[in-house]
Amino acid sequence: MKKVIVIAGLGLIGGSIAKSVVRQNDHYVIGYDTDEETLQFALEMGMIHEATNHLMEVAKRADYIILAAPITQTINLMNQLDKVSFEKDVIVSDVSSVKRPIMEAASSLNNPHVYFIGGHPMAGSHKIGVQAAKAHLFENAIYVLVASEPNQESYVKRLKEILISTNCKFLELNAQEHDEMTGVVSHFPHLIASSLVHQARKWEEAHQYLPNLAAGGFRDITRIASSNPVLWQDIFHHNREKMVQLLDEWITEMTYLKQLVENKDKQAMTSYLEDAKDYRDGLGSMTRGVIPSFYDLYVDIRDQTGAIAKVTQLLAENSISINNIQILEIREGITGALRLSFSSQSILNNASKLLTEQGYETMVEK
Ligand SMILES: NC(=O)c1ccc[n+]([C@@H]2O[C@H](COP(=O)([O-])OP(=O)(O)OC[C@H]3O[C@@H](n4cnc5c(N)ncnc54)[C@H](O)[C@@H]3O)[C@@H](O)[C@H]2O)c1
Ligand SMILES: O=C(O)C(=O)C[C@]1(C(=O)O)C=C[C@@H](O)C=C1
Repeated sequence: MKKVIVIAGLGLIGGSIAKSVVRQNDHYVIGYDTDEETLQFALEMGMIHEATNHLMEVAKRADYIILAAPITQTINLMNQLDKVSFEKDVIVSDVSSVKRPIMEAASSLNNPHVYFIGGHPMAGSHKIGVQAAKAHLFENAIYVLVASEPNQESYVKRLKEILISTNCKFLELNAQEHDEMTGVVSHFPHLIASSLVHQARKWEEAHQYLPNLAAGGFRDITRIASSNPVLWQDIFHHNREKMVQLLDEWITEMTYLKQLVENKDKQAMTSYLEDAKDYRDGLGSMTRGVIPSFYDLYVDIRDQTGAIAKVTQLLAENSISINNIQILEIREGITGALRLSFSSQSILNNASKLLTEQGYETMVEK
């Protein structure tokens, strides 16, 4: 018997889950979305076997329901599902970036057939919608699971069985620790990225040429300011207590930084920067449990047509697989850099040797 998986919300995240779970022969995937074009696209691209405009009509057939709409809509869907007269047990999960409001909603579910387990894949993008969905989005990424009751092990295990096709790494947390950690390393940085963009926009009034000087650094740190504003206001709203706490801490930190600059204390400033660098450089290491570990190699390339393809082709021809690739600081006619992530040190060493032999300049982040 095929396992029937209903995915509600086929955007970036729901679409990416659909694309990976649909690859399993024993999965039958039904997609639900409020947007007709999204449903049609998902069906045409083979991301789902069946599309529906009515979640409650297909819910009774489901073994699993993954809610992948924005948080507020996910809570509404949970409450609607609670009223369905299910004839068999169903595992319901979500993908929301904030877990406390979801788990609070889960605690008031009364349906004896519904087993709710919170979920949050720690990977994404600033892109929106089904067209941005990728089967490999969650490869090697942490996928947080939050049990809603004690003794849910067998249901957690069953949920993992269908999500394993995403090639993620599971991590079980409680909602509070999840929201505190993601508040620090995911939500708050989005807030700050937007504030940096606002600051630059104000300064553009004085210097019209300013955007042309916004090179690698500004672009790196503000990429996430291009994320979906409606989705992110919902995330900030649902994790608002943490956001307020982090803003207070940030203001204190900025006051300290201002003093460092004003006091012209070179030694104190250098050690402030060194401490940050040491911590940042260590984030990729194996010992950091929550942050996915990768081995990064930087490769200098010329901004010429096909330059990136040449590097990836060379690696592919030598059976070296890349876990992630990022283009850094590419400017017209000038050298840029690629950040290639590999899954182990030995693969990185092989890639580095091969590329160096072919005349590329490579560097490993220490
Ligand atoms: N974007 C990220 O990087 C990221 C990463 C991890 C988790 N998340 C979480 O994933 C969820 C979805 O985010 P996304 O980035 O995929 O957004 P998205 O905008 O790409 O997709 C959301 C989809 O939900 C649909 N939708 C909206 N209301 C609906 C409803 N009531 N019923 C069914 N479908 C509905 C939309 O039409 C759209 O197709 C959010 O809860 C977010 O917190 C996002
Ligand atoms: O890569 C990005 O653009 C993301 O913002 C992804 C990101 C993150 O902050 O890391 C955003 C929200 C999530 O809930 C999980 C992942």
